[in-house]
Order: sequence, then C-alpha cells, then structure tokens
Amino acid sequence: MLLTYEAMVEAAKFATVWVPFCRKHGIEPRGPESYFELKSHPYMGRSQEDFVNDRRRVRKEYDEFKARINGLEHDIKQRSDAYNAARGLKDGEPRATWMADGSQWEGTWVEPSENHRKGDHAGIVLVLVNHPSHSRQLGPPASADNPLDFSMVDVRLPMLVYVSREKRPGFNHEKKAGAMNALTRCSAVLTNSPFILNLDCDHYINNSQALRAGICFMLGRDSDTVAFVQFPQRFEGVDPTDLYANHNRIFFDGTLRALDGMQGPIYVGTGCLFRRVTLYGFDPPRINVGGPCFPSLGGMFAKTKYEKPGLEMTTKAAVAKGKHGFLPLPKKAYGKSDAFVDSIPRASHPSPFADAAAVAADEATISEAVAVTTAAYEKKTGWGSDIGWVYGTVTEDVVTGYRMHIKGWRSRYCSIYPHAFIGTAPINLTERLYQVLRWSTGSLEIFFSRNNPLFGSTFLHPLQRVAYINITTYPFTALFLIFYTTVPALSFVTGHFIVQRPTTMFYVYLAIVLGTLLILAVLEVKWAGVTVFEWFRNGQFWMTASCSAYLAAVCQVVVKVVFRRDISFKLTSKQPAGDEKKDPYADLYVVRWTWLMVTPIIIILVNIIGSAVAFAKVLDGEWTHWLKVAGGVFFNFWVLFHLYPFAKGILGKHGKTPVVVLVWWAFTFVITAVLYINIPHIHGPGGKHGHGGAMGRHAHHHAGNTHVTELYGWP
Ligand SMILES: O=c1ccn([C@@H]2O[C@H](COP(=O)(O)OP(=O)(O)O[C@H]3O[C@H](CO)[C@@H](O)[C@H](O)[C@H]3O)[C@@H](O)[C@H]2O)c(=O)[nH]1
Ligand SMILES: [Mn+2]
Repeated sequence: MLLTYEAMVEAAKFATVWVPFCRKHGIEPRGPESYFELKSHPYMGRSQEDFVNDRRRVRKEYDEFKARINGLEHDIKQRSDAYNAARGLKDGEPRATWMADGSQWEGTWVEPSENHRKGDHAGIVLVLVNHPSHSRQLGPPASADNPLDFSMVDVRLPMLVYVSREKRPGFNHEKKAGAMNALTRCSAVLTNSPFILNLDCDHYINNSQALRAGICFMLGRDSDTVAFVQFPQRFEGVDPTDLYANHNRIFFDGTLRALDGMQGPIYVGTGCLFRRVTLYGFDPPRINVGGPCFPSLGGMFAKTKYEKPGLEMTTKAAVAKGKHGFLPLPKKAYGKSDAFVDSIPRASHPSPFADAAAVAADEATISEAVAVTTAAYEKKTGWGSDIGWVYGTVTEDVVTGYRMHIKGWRSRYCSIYPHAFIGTAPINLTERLYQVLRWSTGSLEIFFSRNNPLFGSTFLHPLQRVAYINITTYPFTALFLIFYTTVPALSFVTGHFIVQRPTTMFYVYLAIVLGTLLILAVLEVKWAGVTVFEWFRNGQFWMTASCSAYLAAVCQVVVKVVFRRDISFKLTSKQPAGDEKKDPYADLYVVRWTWLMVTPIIIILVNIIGSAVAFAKVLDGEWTHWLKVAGGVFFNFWVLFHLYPFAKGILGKHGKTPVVVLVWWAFTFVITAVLYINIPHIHGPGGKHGHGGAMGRHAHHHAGNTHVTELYGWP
C-alpha cells in the first residue's frame, strides 16, 4: 500500500540525518524511539556542547518525521482527491491513488477497484536509496540551513528497496514463506549479498553490532558449514510480571542455547542470519555435525559425499554458456529468470565477482526484479519444497531450518547484550492463546508431512533428531495433561481411585521423574540464567497452553489429516498503539472470549469442586484418612496454582487486584462444600467401572469400600 511506501520514503529521508548522527556520537540503541526514551544520562563522556546541539536538532527532526508519518494517511487521501477531481472523474469511474510525483500508484488503492485492491494488484519494486559507493563519503560541514556538522562522518546509507509482490485472488500466496521467497529472488537480482538477515515486521535492530556478531559465526575458521545464525527473540511491552510467559526465557536461553552444543539451534522465524546459498538447496562443503559426543554418527550411512564445485564452473564464461551443472538442483527448479539463476554462482563463490559495482539498479534490473516476484513465478519450480522457505505449514520457520539440518548444515546461536533485535509480543490472553495455537498446529503439520524428523537423513545429529521430534510432537502432551488435571479431582467426587495402593515400583518411577524434573530445573535456572520466578511462569503458561491451545491443535490437525481441510493463519495482533502513555498494559486485561478458554475453566472448576467435596467428606466423617486426602487436595491446588495467571486473565480488569482470583476460588470451594454436606446423597461404595490409566498402572480391581486417596502422580 502506498502508505507503507511513503512511510519508507520519509524514513529514508530521516535516515540521512539520523545515521550520520549515530555514527558521529556512537549512539546506542539505534532505534530513535527507544533512544529518545532512555532515562539514563546520555551526555556521559561526549564532547558536551556539540553533542547537546546535535541531539536537540535531531530530536526536532525526529518529532517532525513522526508528525509527517502520522499525517500521511490524511495527506495521501487529500492529494488523491485533488488529482482525481482535477481529472473530472464521473461517478462510477475508479478513483486512483496518487503518488507525490503525480503518477498513479500501481498497488492497492484507497478506494479499491479492479487490479488495485487488497489481494489483487501488480508487483512493485521501487528503489528508495540506491547502492552506496565503495569508499567513504564524508558529509557536508555545518551550514546555515543545516546546523549539523557531518564533515568528519561517513554519511553513506545502505540500499533500501520497497517490494510488494503481485497478488491475485484465488491464488495461494503461501503467506510469510511465499513473501520471503519472493524477497530472496528479488534481492538476488538487486544486490545478491551472500548473507541475508530475516526480521519480522514487528521487530527492530537494537544493537548496531548485531550483524557483525552474527557474521563472525559465518566467516570464522571452520564456519563454512554454518547455514544460519539464530539470535534469541526478545520482546518489549510485556507486563513486568510476564503473566503469559511471553519472554519464553526457557526456550530461548535454555533450549536454543543447549542445541548449540549439537547441530545448532532451530530456526525460529525472526532474528536469523542466513547464508544465501543454503536457501538455494546447496549442501554443506563438509559434514561435521557429530560434535564431541557423536563424532562420526552424523552422516554415517550417507551414500553420497558432497563435493564443492570447481571454481571453473562458476566463471562468467561458463555461466554465460549456460553451464549450471554446479547447481544442486536442475536449472528449471529455480524458475524462468536467467538473471536470477546467474546470480547463484556469484552468491556461492562471491570472490571472483567481488566487483559488486557491476550490480546496478537500472531499468532492466528493476523489471527483472518485478518479474521474479510475480504470482506465477514459482509454478512448477522447487520453491517452497527444496528451495527457499518451505510451504505447507503455518510454522514455516522450524521446517525451513530442519531441511538445512538434514543436509548436514550446522547453525549457531548468538546471544549478545544489548539485545540484538527486539520485537513486540501479544500481551492479551486471547491473542497469546491464538499464537500458541498456531505454533502447535504448525508443529503437528510438520510431523504429519514428508518432513517428519523420524525419517530425516542420517546427516541429522542423533540428539538433534530427538529435539526435532520433541518440537513436532509436543502438542500431544495435552491429551495426558487433561487426564492428569481432571481425573484425580473427579476421583474425589466419585470415590473411585485409579491407584489404590502404590507399589514400590510406583514410588521408584515417581522418584525418577521428579529427580529428572529437578535436575532440569536446576540446569535451567543455574545455567541458562532464568530466574526462579520466570521458571514458574513458564510452567504455569505451559499448563494453560497445553490444556487449551495444544488440545485444539491436535483436533485441528486430525481434521486436516483426515478431511484434508486447510488451516488458516491469523496474524498475531500485538497491543494496539495509541494511548500507550496512559497504561501501556491496558490490553493485558481485555477479555475476548474464545473456545480455547473452555477447557482451562472446566479444569479449574473440577479441581475446586473435587477438593471441596473431599473436604466435605472428611468433615462429614465419611472419610477418615484425612492426611491422605490432604495429599490429593494438595495436588489439586498444584493444578490451580498453574492456572492462576489464566484465571487472572479471564477475570478481566478485576484480575488486576491479585486477591480477586483467590476470593472467587474460595467462594466456589465453600459453596460446593456446604452444598455437599447439606444435600442428601448416597454415601458409600460405587465402583462399576475403572478408568483407563496414564498413571503408570491400572487398577484391576476396585475395592469398593476403601476410601483411600494416594498420590496420583505429578505433572
Ligand atoms: O501473510 C503473512 C503473515 C505474516 N507475515 C510475516 O510473518 C511475521 C510473523 O507473524 P506474527 O503475526 O508476528 O507472528 P508471531 O507469532 O509473532 O511470529 C513467530 O512465529 C511465526 C510462525 O512460526 C514465525 O514466522 C515468526 O517469525 C515468529 O516470530 C510477521 O511479522 C510478518 O512479517 C507475512 O509476511 N505474511
Ligand atoms: Mn511477531
């Protein structure tokens, strides 16, 4: 949409001031919004006067820039109305949207019409800032209309291009994966840099050294087998108590970092630096994924060893003659653009063609760049399967990284401080549940696809395979969790218990499971640097997500696999901009009802009622083993403890007062207990049927009168 384009034009204009200013004074962070919000003293160690003046000036420029951005929508509309009026359009004639230079905008129009509406428009490639020169370019000294002295500063800006791929109704554009593939081809034609940084639209660069840090892992000794460098995702705008575990610390600082000791972290969609050729389906130059534990297991059964193509295959002459034999896939798999295919050897062997000035953004290049982003380009090619981002799942990231790992590529984890990139997270319960629903659905889709990690090539490190199996099957935990969180509490009501008299083996299993959990927890807290509080938050949100989103994901995927119905992708909406100043976390307690909330609510009720009934039975004298009852009730409370953030979330703005949840729960508890005692009911044995068990053993007989509760197992 023209709005995005013109906002980029404004940003490019502001950058001519902002970037040299940052270079001159070593400004950090480089995002102007976060920089100007800094509370700490920004004057430390800098030449006072010059800096203070420059800063004041840039601040003013920034405020004006923001005002222009905010006014854009209005300006574009007004300008277009003026142009359209000047042309004396009759009623019913389409009203075009006009660019500042007086030409018609090709993309989506303010008033949609044929070929100019969302999902139906031509492709557009517009160069906003062209290739910078290779040598330093100093700026102008201070002058009357420009008080900023840039005479000692390099003022070059990197190339900046607006790309909007062609969209047609009824065409599967493959969402983000499709967008990334179009961008990859487009950038190959325009710049063909050997490395690609991929950021979501809701992320920004927070540390100017991030790229350099990442590149080190790509260029260092022995790093030619590294396909991508993954940075942890960091978020801002999350409430301080991180009610729904948005920071995901265990995953980023524990899991991803641990994977670094094997073949490398999985690709998580954003904050990732790629080696371009790995996206083209190239194999690594060597296989060395074994690591210290399994030095030769990786690739042990591999039939073919990859050989690096001779450089003679990639010379200009050879390429001109159409010798594309060095390509890992047939030439036609890459699509019909010769310009694109010719860019591949230059990306895989950049040195002979180091002369990058050869790449010019002339008219022919631009029309080629548009051509590779057309909707039909990928028809009958390998894009989306063997080349580029992989299609067919809503979590294209995991599977794209996976396909590189099974070729024997490694990946690296790069965590730096200040955080390399920062993004926004959904702080609202509903959005958060939808987000994990999408992730868990995507994971299962991968499991039920040809990319099931059970069958991946032997180049995959054995433990890496275990990690991939875990990441594609974890939603199944929902089935067990639902059982664990309801059956014990229901047993209090019905009086039938699954575990009658735990055996020694039962206790041994229990001890092993608890011991493992404890070791894991210690590792996560001590080694990954996750605080104990964050650790609990993680556990709490895991239970919430598991009994709602994971369960729904399992159902959705079963429907997809059985009935072949497609799953729709909903963009995660983040907290709305606007009255941020008032309460930045206002969205946290906005309740939007969803079916995903049903199971957790049921589980909460079942556990409160179960405990209340048990309590009543003891009061009533029906049960005498009160200590054992207490054990079971404790387990119910443990479940409730995990669902506490969820309960807070659904209470909406009342949940802001922490005690309110507890008051509600206590109320339900008391009512149930009182009702149970006062309503006449059948005391005594039941036991017509047994429950199936995920508890390690089944009770084969129900001793009708034993009112004994025991430990039910621990989640
Ligand atoms: O049709 C689409 C939908 C999404 N996007 C991009 O995809 C990103 C991810 O979508 P978002 O709504 O921000 O989802 P999140 O849940 O925040 O994203 C996480 O999960 C996704 C699915 O696993 C990954 O793709 C993301 O990189 C990862 O940050 C967006 O920022 C967009 O840049 C598109 O380009 N086209
Ligand atoms: Mn996102």
